[in-house]
Amino acid sequence: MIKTLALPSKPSRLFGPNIEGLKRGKGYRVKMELSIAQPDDWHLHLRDGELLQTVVSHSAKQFGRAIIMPNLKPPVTTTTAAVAYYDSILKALPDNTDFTPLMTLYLTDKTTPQEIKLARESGVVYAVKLYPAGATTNSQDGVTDLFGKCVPALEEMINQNIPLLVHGEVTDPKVDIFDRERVFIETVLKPLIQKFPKLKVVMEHVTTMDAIKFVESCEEGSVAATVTPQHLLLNRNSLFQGGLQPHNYCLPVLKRETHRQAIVSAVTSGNKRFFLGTDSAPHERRTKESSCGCAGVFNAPVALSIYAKVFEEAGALDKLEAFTSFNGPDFYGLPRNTRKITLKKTPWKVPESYSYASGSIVPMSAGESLEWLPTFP
Ligand SMILES: NC(=O)N[C@@H](CC(=O)O)C(=O)O
Ligand SMILES: [Zn+2]
Ligand SMILES: [Zn+2]
Repeated sequence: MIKTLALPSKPSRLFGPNIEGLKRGKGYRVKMELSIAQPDDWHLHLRDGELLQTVVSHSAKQFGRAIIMPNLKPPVTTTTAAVAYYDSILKALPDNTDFTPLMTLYLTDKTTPQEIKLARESGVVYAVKLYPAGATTNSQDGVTDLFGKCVPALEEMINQNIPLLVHGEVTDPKVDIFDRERVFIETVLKPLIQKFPKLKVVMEHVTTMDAIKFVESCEEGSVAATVTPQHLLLNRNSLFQGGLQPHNYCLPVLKRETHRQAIVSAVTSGNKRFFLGTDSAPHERRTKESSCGCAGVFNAPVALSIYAKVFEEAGALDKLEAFTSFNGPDFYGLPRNTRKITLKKTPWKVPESYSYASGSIVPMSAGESLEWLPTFP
């Protein structure tokens, strides 16, 4: 719901003459507020140890639930490991936070149908993640034989109605890095869906018009996609603007402007196949600002402000809530959140970095001014 409060133009004591977030209209100053059902994050990296402790509150205070990625070192390949990780996330939460981590298993060539059954029985595992081996951060132990060794696990996922979440890029070094998503769709995803039409699939962090077209062509409720703030806001120029920009480097890598526009059109059209997945992926500053920098953008503190900005610029604020708060739970067959949050059109400055005992992390849009500040009842 968009609330536009029309206030008398005369400066009042209550709001003051230069109150942030007021727009001056014809004799009125207009304050914009957006009240939406609490969003969930359907693709999140929380890491472990000190990093988990540092980042978890940023997500936990804004989102009701989040799908937690399993690409730890070592990866979360068993239900036992997923339950232990779930417990450590709950322990790291600040007091009085109502946040539910939805755990995932890291698919390998060795994942057994029995492990999939255990995952379902655990009540804490909601999905299985496919990383093609070598495609992205901590994917070394990922899948090398999807259509062979993984078949029994995939069949059991269909039986148990557990979705497969996909990092959709081929790893063949001969394929240009900007084409890896498109080639993955042709050579892996299309055959996968043909072979297993009953498998629920989420194509994570889509970055190309090819991915948009593909997801739109699939059956609603069967194939969906998550979309990150960076792939909605930035194109590949942002990697090189005034010099190399390591904090905008993630995988799949940012694409050209025409792809960004296709993603914006898709999510702002109200299509239920697309939903919020930040892919917030913190890396210690030194490992990003390095001669061989890690892939991943830490966007948890700014994600909601950026999604709202993109929808506002597309004239589609009325479609924001479905994207942030309805389409995800509807796809996963989970109830929508009943709590509300408010986004206020108030300028706020993104911190330059977040420090912890042994390092710091630089967020997306560090040092910039954003609007649509999330506030909580
Ligand atoms: N997106 C990224 O660039 N990095 C993610 C992994 C992933 O989601 O592919 C990470 O874990 O750092
Ligand atoms: Zn990925
Ligand atoms: Zn990710």
